[in-house]
Amino acid sequence: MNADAPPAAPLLSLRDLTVRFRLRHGVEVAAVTGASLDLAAGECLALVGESGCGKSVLAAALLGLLPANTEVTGAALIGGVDVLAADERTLARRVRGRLIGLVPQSPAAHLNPVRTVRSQLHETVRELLDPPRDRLPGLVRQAAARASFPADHLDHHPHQLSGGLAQRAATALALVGDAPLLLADEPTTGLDRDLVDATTGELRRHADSGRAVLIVTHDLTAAQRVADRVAVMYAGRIVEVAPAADFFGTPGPRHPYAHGLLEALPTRAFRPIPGMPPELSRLPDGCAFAPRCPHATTACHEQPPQYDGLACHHPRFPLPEAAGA
Ligand SMILES: Nc1ncnc2c1ncn2[C@@H]1O[C@H](COP(=O)(O)OP(=O)(O)OP(=O)(O)O)[C@@H](O)[C@H]1O
Ligand code: NI
Repeated sequence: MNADAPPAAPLLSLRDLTVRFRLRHGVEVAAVTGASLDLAAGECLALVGESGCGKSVLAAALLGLLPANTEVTGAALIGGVDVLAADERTLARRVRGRLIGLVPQSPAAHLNPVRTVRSQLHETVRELLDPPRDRLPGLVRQAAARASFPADHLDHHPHQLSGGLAQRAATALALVGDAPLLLADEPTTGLDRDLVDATTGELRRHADSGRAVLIVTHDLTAAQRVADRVAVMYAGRIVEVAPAADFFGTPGPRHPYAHGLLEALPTRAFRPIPGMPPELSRLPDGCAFAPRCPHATTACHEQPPQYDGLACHHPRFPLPEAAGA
């Protein structure tokens, strides 16, 4: 079924998500700070940024999968439920798999090591779809096929699968509930080109059928192929949100960090951004990118305001007309 006209109200509305890990000796890790995003039905948004910038933590927060020493504030509305405020029972019964499907970053860690793929799919199909008994085997085969998981490997255990097959098994499990929001955390990491194409194709189809897909990745090439919009994260903050066509094409990114990320690609200037991201337990007061930014001024000693999908004191150019908000 195709939903050509996405509803006006966003499918996911994330407001001011802040995540703090409290460690021993008073150390606090500022993993995510003030992240806001809207995601419409039919839309695929890629959340990109260097390793450790908070992408997976943002995704895990939506599913209530963070450890107990974590402080999470903000709101994330999906299907009328604020998933950040939901208790464990609500998360288990209404959110995970039903409102939000997850393709995890490390499928091997999420699959049950002592059970075959068939038995795990069987359980998930029964739990989420509750079909008549005689339809179960067919639905399990169908679920596997949707993620290009080969039927002749259904009776294998996770340790007998290659990384790529484990990824497809995890994707198959994530797709079963046809959740309105699918989170895919590094779904293309470690896959060869054909599988990258198959996986991004499946995610795109999922969005095109009227659902929303949030893909977390540092693979900008995969992001370009699949995403309608791009959100760039740096040191726990979303610093730019832009339509993918503007971002990867003309006029390009507006934030100097986002520009640097693209310029670092082998297919572009192949020039890495000098320096390292800051430690999230010792963030500066002002713009966290300033120490690496060629355009930084004294204004950058303060946090830049969030405006027009951008957080920067000196964007590379003003917002192009008619760019999506
Ligand atoms: N349970 C935890 N306790 C303390 N710190 C954590 C915990 N989980 C994640 N972090 C820290 O939070 C920060 C963000 O981690 P996250 O996994 O979200 O990064 P990422 O952007 O997904 O990176 P990658 O691309 O490598 O997956 C990192 O500094 C990480 O060390
Ligand atoms: Ni991650």
